Amino acid sequence: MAFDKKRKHSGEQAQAKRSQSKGGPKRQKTQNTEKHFVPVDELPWQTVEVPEMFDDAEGFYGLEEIQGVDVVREGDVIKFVAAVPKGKAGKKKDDKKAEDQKMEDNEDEFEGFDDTPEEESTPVETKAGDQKKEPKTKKKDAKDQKKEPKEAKKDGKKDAKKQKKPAPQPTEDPELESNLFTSLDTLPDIEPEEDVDTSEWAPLELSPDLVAAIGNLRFGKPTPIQARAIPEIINGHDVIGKASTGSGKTLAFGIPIVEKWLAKQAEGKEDEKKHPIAMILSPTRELAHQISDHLKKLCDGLTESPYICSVTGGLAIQKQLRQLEKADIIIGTPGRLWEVISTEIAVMNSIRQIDFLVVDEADRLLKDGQFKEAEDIIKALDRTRPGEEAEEDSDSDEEPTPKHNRQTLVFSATFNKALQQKLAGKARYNLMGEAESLEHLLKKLNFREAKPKFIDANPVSQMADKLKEGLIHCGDLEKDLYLYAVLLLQPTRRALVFTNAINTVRRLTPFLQNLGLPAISLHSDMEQKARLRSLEKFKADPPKNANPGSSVQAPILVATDVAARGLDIPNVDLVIHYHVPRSADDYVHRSGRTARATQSGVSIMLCGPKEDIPTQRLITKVHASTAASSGKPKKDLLGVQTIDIDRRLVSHLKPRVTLSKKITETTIAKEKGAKEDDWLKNAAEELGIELDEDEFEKVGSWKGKGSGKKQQEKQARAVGKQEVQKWRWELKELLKRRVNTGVSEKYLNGVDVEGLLRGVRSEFLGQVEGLGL
Ligand SMILES: Nc1ncnc2c1ncn2[C@@H]1O[C@H](COP(=O)(O)OP(=O)(O)OP(=O)(O)O)[C@@H](O)[C@H]1O
Repeated sequence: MAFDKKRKHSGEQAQAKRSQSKGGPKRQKTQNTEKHFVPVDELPWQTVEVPEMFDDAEGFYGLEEIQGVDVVREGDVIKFVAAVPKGKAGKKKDDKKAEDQKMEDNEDEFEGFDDTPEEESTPVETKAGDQKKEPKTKKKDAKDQKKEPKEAKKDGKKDAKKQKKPAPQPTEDPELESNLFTSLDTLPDIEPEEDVDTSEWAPLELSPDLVAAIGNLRFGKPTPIQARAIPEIINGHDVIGKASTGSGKTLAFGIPIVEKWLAKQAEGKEDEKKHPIAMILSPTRELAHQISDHLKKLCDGLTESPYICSVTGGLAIQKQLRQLEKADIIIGTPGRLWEVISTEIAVMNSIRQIDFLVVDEADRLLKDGQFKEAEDIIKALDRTRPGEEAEEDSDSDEEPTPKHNRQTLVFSATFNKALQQKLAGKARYNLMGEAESLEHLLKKLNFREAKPKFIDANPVSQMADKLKEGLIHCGDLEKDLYLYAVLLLQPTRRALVFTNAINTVRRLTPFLQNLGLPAISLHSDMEQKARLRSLEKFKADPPKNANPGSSVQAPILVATDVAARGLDIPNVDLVIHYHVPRSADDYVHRSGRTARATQSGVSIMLCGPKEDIPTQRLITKVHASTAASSGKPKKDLLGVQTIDIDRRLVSHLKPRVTLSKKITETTIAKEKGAKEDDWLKNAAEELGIELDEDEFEKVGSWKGKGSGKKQQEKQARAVGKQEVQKWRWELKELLKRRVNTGVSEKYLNGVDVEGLLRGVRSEFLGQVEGLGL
């Protein structure tokens, strides 16, 4: 019986393995890795750590993992077989080594966030022939592993009954021993996962290896956009794909790219000079890393797999260049990609030979600051020789004559008027029809075909099928209160709160934290490392609560629209729009962070009186086509339910919210004040001026716009430390106290939140049956 607790490699590990087999830098030290019996205390347990990029995060709650250990029963004795170097001490001694190894393994995969050049490592090349051998063994092993669970299930059931508790062996961690080994016979039988039936992929005529890899992801059938886009791409067409959020667009272009790569490998062209097969442009760094991870996961199940690399800001340029040199699939943000490839002729020449150019989230990418760089990249791809300009002028109205052989694939959930205006380079109110906008897209992207295939998998609604939408009307100054109420009453729902401003994220996060909720920030003004760490924290499961009676609150991410596009975070159940989104498209993308793939989710907008009209417009626009197809009047807020809040209960929460707001605002004002003081002092120093206290007070004070806020901040700064401490104490006491709902007596925090939720959830939120709240 094979005991492999963590059955799959993480993307990074697998990628590291792959790149090694493909002649990447040598990362594994030669050791005696033959399998042999290993005493239980020498098993190579590894602490599960957050990836290297989050090195100052706190790890995954002390969890440990082990891989590649076979459990062998000899009579009544259980033995463990593993490839641990003979004579090595137990896990603790191995930890350091494992860490070193991990660092080496990760060396090529994630390479730090600063751009300072690092010492060059000496790559050790292996022959192409070697590359092929290794994966074959891997496949065989994988097959064997697949078979094993079935046999194990048959034999294991018999054995489990007979099996006696193995003689306890000394371990360094008694808890581990008692939990995992001494009680083997008390463990429930683990049913091996059934193989997924992939027959519904057959019409797409993918190679068996790729279908098996898709099966490993447990995707039984293609999503509608995959079913329609994949054959067109495989048949060599340019494709513009539109499908609702969370509907699998990444694999709609990812699968054909990998399929083509496999076909090229099969043709045996590995002797030819290597060049990448695809370049994927993404609007945000997080999305680029996510696409890369998604494709790596797909490729994990392949015999041979392409080298995938992401090129985004915040990573070391020199190392990215080295990665680009061996990349098969490149995923990047336009700014950094342009920065890297525009300076390296060799890399540029190699990228010119790509078979696929993918523009993901095209409507977002082709606007704002990114548009120019995306255009530069596309133009550079079409130059025939280094330094030679492309013949066609992309701004001219004449049809471009493509000189390339690549397919262009463009995907998004929304192709909106803003994109049309942008592509047209026209004034704001000079809108165009769909046909014209596609023509412009065609011109800019220099499609290979005169008419790329336009596939709209969801022509009626842009919203995910299982998304429920709600609306809460409240006063402008009551948003914090209602936000708290909704979050408090949905403690098990992983929630994403969207705001329109970075400052609101900065304020809401501590505001919710003061109220005991696990809020995390994400906005574009944060360092890249902190951004990734926030996402990682948000993705992590909530810690097991030591106190069984109390509620475990799922994490809450408070973010700007930097998190609105493309991010595929598992199990986000609730999206709250603290500010009404600026556009219908933003609403679609924000709401699309929940109800992804086969899951359901809820999106709730908090709407102040001033936002009423824009909100109605926005919803009408989003649901216009649904309204048209159902024959109902447009003015109905179709599909969006108004949530009637029981104001009696909300009023009970008010004192806590008021205190938390005061604490937060005072703290922020003090921090801001300290920074401003520093700035003023520095400026005065620079100018050689000496400011006395009175002058210091006067500087920066004015009577114009914003002076009221300034005054408030000034007052907040004047609040003493002791006063703030008093508020904190009062809040703590309030948080301990029960809240009478006015309907029946229930607890609202610490003591019995879940009981409360079972009892009054629908009363509290009024008529919201359709939302499942
Ligand atoms: N055939 C499939 N069956 C089931 N799940 C799938 C399938 N293909 C992809 N998925 C899963 O669906 C989720 C959403 O996929 P993806 O991120 O590609 O969506 P998307 O359409 O690009 O969304 P967005 O518009 O928000 O970017 C992912 O978790 C992915 O693993």
